[in-house]
This record gives sequence, structure tokens and C-alpha cells, in this order.
Amino acid sequence: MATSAPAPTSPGALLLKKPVKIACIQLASGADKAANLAHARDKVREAASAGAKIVVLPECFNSPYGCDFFPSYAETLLPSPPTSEQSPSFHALSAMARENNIYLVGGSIPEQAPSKASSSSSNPDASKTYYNTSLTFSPTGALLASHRKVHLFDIEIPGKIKFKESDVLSPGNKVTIVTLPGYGKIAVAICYDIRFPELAMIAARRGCFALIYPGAFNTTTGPLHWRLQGQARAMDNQIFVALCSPARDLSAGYHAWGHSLVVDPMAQVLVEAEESETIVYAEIDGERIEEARKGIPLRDQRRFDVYADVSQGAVRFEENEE
Ligand SMILES: O=C(O)CCC(=O)C(=O)O
Repeated sequence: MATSAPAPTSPGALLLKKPVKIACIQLASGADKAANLAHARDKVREAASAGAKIVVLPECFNSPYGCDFFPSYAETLLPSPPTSEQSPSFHALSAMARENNIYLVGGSIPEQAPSKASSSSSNPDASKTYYNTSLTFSPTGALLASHRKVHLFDIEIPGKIKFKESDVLSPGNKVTIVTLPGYGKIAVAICYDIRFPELAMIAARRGCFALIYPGAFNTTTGPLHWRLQGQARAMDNQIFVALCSPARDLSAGYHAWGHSLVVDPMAQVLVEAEESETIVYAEIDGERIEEARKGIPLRDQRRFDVYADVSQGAVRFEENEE
């Protein structure tokens, strides 16, 4: 992993080299992992048949969402590639990307890795570290990038919602920028990561054309902040933003907000789902980024003599080669 980055893309270059159709699959999943993977495969095929070349799945698409579920659904991803016993989801996602000739941002799955801490504890789970991890695959089925959720979802709004991912999960430690050959760069982060504008700003200043967040907001914070966060990250960075949620399942312990959406660089919502299973599509075009940046030229007006440029300095990031 690098701790500094190449110079940001120069103004004027088209960050998205050609228009592309993006799809967010608002997937209904349940407790049966194999069934979830099979269902995801059908829906990815449907999205690709409709012409999408970048397809996004939701956070924890192969399991119910909740701290109690992470250990039992977790898969081993390293060393990469894992065997199909270690990670059926890795192989299913790779096949979905390859079969449909698409870029696939594979939502997220619980990952388990050997713990760096001593395994002498009597608690068997103390020998493992768990992450909430998103895998992105190329149209050949090759893994392009892996993002471990950096900001864990630890909140308590009395009487409404309490969630503490850090009871079970460990945080990732980098910004993830993925080059999609033929198109340009996207950034991938997961759900609560969207609340930290620094991460989005770093990715945007490194030349991404879109920020992609598999997420699973809930029925308390969803109506308050989901769309607002998507529009805010788009507005601040003059970039496309896609948020992909699971469908809402009122029989599950966690009620996802749904409302998967795509926002343009002027912060206009191009498409937004309701709460049930669906696929939302948007045609996105790099000219829209240039238009937004020409009209409101934030990129030339920044005052790094007054405040720091968060995209420079001690930034931990990972970027694949084109
Ligand atoms: O930020 C929020 O309100 C929700 C975040 C969340 O659900 C998550 O990180 O999975």
C-alpha cells in the first residue's frame, strides 16, 4: 500500500473517457448465502442485459446485516485468490463479472483474516479479525481492488437505533481508487464511509469520475441523511455518486432504507429507488463533470494557502494499474 499518490489528473482531461450505463441492484437477500449468491447472479445478468457496464451490489448482499451475523458468514479472502471453499462469494462475483463482461462492484461481504494479536485467548473468535469488505472485479473476472470499510458504523440514537460494528469488525486503513480500463477511475467505499467527506475529497482530487458506495442505511438515518449525503459528496466534489442499498425486509432484524440512487456532478438525483427490490440505471457522461467544473470552478479557486489539501501528505491509498 502506498502512502502518497501521483499528481491529481489535470483540469480539462475527461475523467470518464466515454459515457457508460451504471446499475445499482437493490437486492432482496435473506439468511441463505447460496440462495443470495444465485439471486445476485440473476440480477447482475438482468442489469447487464439492459446495457449496464458498471454494476453495483449492496453492502452485505450475501448475508443478513448485523454484528451477530458477521462471524458466521465471514469468508477468507487472503491470500488472493482464495479457494472456492475459502470464499464462495469471491468466485461467484468473479464469474458474474466475467459471464456478463462488466465491471462489478461486488457490494460487501464479511471477511475474516487471521488476527495479528496473540491467539492464546480462550475465545476462539479472538484468533480472527473481521472486516466489512468490498471486492471489485473486471470484465475478465479479475479482482481489481478490495476495500475494507474504514469507518465502522458505531452509533446510538436513543430510542431509535444502536449499532456497534466495532464490537466485531476491525476497520480498513486506506482510500480505495479503482481504475476501470477504458473508462477511468472510481472510488469505492462502504456505507458509513460516506459520512467522512475527506475520503471522497481525496478520491475526487485523484481524478475519480464517480464515488461508489454499497450501503445499508436504516429507517432512522436513511430518511434524514441518505440522499443528502449522496448529493453532498457529489456537490462538494463535482463528481457522480452512486449509493446501492439492499431492499427493505421487515422480517429481518435490520430494516434497510433502500432508495438506491445515482447523483450527477451538479448534485441532481438522476434516479432513485423506493424500498423494494429493483435495479436503478443511469447513463453517466464525463462531459457533465467538465460542465459542472467549468460553470462553478471550485477546482481553480481552492485556497491551500488558507487550509490544507487533504489529498496530499500522509494519505494511505491503493490504486491499481491501468
Ligand atoms: O450512517 C448511517 O446512518 C448508516 C450507516 C450504516 O448503516 C452502515 O455503515 O452500514
